[in-house]
Amino acid sequence: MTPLAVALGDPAGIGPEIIAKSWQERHTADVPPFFAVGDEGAVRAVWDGPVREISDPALAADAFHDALPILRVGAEAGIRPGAPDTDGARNSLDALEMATGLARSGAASGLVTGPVCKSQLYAIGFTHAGQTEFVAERCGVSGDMVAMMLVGPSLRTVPVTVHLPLRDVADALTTDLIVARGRATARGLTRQFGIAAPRIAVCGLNPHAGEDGALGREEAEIIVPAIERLRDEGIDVSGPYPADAMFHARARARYDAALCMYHDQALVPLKTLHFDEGVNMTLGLPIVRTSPDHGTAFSIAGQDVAHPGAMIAALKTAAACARRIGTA
Ligand SMILES: NC(=O)C1=CN([C@@H]2O[C@H](COP(=O)(O)OP(=O)(O)OC[C@H]3O[C@@H](n4cnc5c(N)ncnc54)[C@H](O)[C@@H]3O)[C@@H](O)[C@H]2O)C=CC1
Ligand SMILES: NCC(=O)COP(=O)(O)O
Repeated sequence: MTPLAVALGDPAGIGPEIIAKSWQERHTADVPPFFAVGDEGAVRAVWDGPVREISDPALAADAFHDALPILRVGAEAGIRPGAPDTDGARNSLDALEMATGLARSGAASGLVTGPVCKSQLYAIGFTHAGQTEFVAERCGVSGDMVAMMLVGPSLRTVPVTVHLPLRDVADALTTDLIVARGRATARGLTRQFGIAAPRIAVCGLNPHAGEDGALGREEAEIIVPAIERLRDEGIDVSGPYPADAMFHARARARYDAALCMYHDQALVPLKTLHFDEGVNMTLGLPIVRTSPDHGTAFSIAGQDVAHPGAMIAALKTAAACARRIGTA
């Protein structure tokens, strides 16, 4: 298959290490071919395995057999694992831009992104909430039309609102936004996962899904109308359910994805069940984009203790989806 492009993420985080470890496990974990995009120095600072700089993505497939191929983007002097700075944030953004372009052009079969530091990106003027919205814009898709899906072996969740303060969540929830995320979720489950008639279960926002209005009106006024509209479009949607009873094993067996109202409602169950194999993927794009579910983990960077499982799962999920949608 055409290799995947993997943006290194923040050079001071654990991205370079887990990407190198994923290459190391390419045979034992059946990792698909990929090349890294970013600063070679960030990998060399934490790993003494073979690295090969490539000048063209077309050289990646051959190079992958005996070395970690890297398409160099920028060069940061004196990378210190665990010590992020704005130069590193710029480098992570340049690598993301390059890797996104390669996936869009077809030079890579899909995009996998290493973890970035959002506060450092905001400090250099990054105006998107995260990589999801940045990649969507580069693909010409509005941020509201894509969905962030967290994927693990026994659970998929989609947050309707994502990176905003909890106190702003209720105001940001609209019927239109829930419908847009629900549509992107249903289409993504069919297109990228091959589920012909996906079942979507919708969480309430409030305790006990509002207790008939006594504990909040968002269910009746915003969420139920969204469910009705999605049903009218022929999508198999149920709920709203009390979120506290949505994630035990019997409940999980009843749906293909849970549509959650805010970030932690979606990410806490996923990371609790599947931290070392959790994948964050963006649905609704013309390209495949995945990422490990975790962040930069600066406090352990450079110590050779970072677990590569979620990055390996992100690579394998991206390859499987690329085969399904025909970009492989
Ligand atoms: N996809 C992305 O680019 C993401 C980026 N972030 C960014 O990462 C930064 C740190 O965020 P946190 O909330 O602290 O989350 P984090 O995931 O970086 O760390 C949370 C805890 O998990 C541990 N951990 C994370 N990944 C690990 C791995 N592969 N192996 C072993 N232990 C691991 C860390 O050491 C820490 O104890 C923030 O700037 C945030 O914006 C956070 C989540 C996703
Ligand atoms: N908590 C998930 C996360 O931060 C991932 O965001 P993104 O950068 O992939 O949009």
